[in-house]
Formats: sequence, structure tokens, C-alpha cells
Amino acid sequence: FKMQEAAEHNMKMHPMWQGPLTVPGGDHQSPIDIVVRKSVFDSELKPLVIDYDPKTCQQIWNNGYSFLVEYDDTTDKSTLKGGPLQDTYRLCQFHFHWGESNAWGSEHTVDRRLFPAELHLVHWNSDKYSLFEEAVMEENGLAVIGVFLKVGKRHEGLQKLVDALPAIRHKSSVVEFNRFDAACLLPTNTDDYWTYHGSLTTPPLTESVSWIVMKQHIEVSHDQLAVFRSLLFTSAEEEVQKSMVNNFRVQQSLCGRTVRSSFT
Ligand SMILES: C[C@@H](CNC(=O)c1ccc(S(N)(=O)=O)cc1)Cn1ccc2ccccc21
Ligand SMILES: [Zn+2]
Repeated sequence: FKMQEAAEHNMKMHPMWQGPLTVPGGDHQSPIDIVVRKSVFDSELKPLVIDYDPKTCQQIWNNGYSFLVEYDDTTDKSTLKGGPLQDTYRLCQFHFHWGESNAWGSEHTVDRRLFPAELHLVHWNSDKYSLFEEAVMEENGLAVIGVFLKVGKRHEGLQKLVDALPAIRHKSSVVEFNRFDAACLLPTNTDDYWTYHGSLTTPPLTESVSWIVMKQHIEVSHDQLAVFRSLLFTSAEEEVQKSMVNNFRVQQSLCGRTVRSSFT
């Protein structure tokens, strides 16, 4: 109930959400609750081919909603293909969603189970489009890998990123961030995932995303997650500082969509 309260509060308070709460006629919205027993095994689904080059990592910044690690996506250096995808998709950024407590924070849920946070690795279809901004508007434009975070042992690979966060506490702050291998944030098993067609979970909420949600989560420590919560939604000039927490969207209805699984 508390989580719902937080989400509703979030809805009302955050400026991001003063836009249309649902895309008019949007029936392929994200996130969703993945009902495991209703997902359909699809033997045609191939293993994911994830090939990230740490040299394409450029900067980390606070956009007032989450923090993003951005990659140089002017060439096919860091790519995702295979799985449910027909084309090659380029990594452009990754970011997270998290709660004010470890009890909630993820956007997708599995049989209603909430996780304290969720990682999104955002890619766009570079076979069909020449810019991310173009791909955002197209049905087959984007592919986002979702990875659930659980609180447990410290994640060594994440620490480099956590150490950079104090430098971007406020909205719009940017720092250079090089040689980060996003692949270190993936679970050991990337063959087991659910996939469905959905949308961006923040405005413009366009229904252009092939979602690939990993079955296996990664573990981060309580202290690492606490540093996420030390970030602020607000810029340095604003007098009232608001801590960046509960930056997730509530689950949307499936509207008859089928969630496929790559595993039985
Ligand atoms: C996409 C927006 C920027 N938003 C994103 O890039 C984005 C990426 C991933 C997610 S998530 N949480 O689903 O993984 C959410 C948002 C820019 N933008 C705003 C209007 C707009 C119009 C055309 C092109 C770009 C435009
Ligand atoms: Zn996201």
C-alpha cells in the first residue's frame, strides 16, 4: 500500500508527470507486471549478442529524473543484437530507477514482486535509423534491456559509477566518465529473459521499445544503493532540495499483449 502511496505522490508531485498520464490510446505502455505463468515460451528466440566497447563511454550526468551514463553512439561500437531483435541496435545510455526504501523501486515486477531498483540499457536501431531521436518515434526503433537489482553483496563493477555520483548530485550536472564497461552490470546468465513490446516509461512515452527483461538479477550493497538516494531531483539554484527517489512509473495494463520467454 505504501508503495502505491509513494507512486501516487510521485505522480502528483514530480513536474515530469504533469504531462498526459497516459498516451492517448496508448495500449502498449510500460512498465508491466510480468505474470510468469502467463508468459509464452518461444523457441525461436535467440540468445542475446551483447558487444559493448568500454572506450565508447563518455559522460555521466543527472538529468533531473535519474542519472545517465552516455555512450558515443556515432558508430556501431557498442551493440545489441539477437534475442527477439531483427536488426542491430546501438547502446546510447544506461540509467536506473529506484525507491526511497529497499522495499520497492523497480519499474517492472515479476508476479507482482518488486525489486529495490532496475537498470535500463537503452539501444536504438542503427540498421533502420541514423539518429536516436528518429528511432524514438518508430515501433521498431528502440530496445531496452532491464536488469533487476537486489540488495546483497557489494557490486565491484558498480563502485566506479557510485564513486562518481557525488559529483553529479544536482540536476544538470555532468562529469566526464570513461572506460566503463556496461557489460559488467549484466547478470551472468543473459540467455533467460522475458520480452514484450512496450514504451518509454517517461515522457514522451512513445511505444517504440522492444523490452528485454532479464530473469536473473544482479546484487548491489545497501550502501551502494544509498548513494543513488543521495542524488537530487533539483538543481543547485533551487532553494528546496528534493532527494532523487521513487523515480519509477507505476505498472501499466497489458492490454492483451503476450510476454514471451526465452526459457521454459
Ligand atoms: C526521448 C526523450 C529522452 N528520453 C529517453 O531517451 C528515454 C530513454 C529510455 C527510457 S526507459 N525508462 O523507458 O528506459 C525513458 C526515456 C527525448 N525526447 C523528448 C521528446 C522527444 C521527441 C522526439 C525525440 C526525442 C524526444
Ligand atoms: Zn528507464
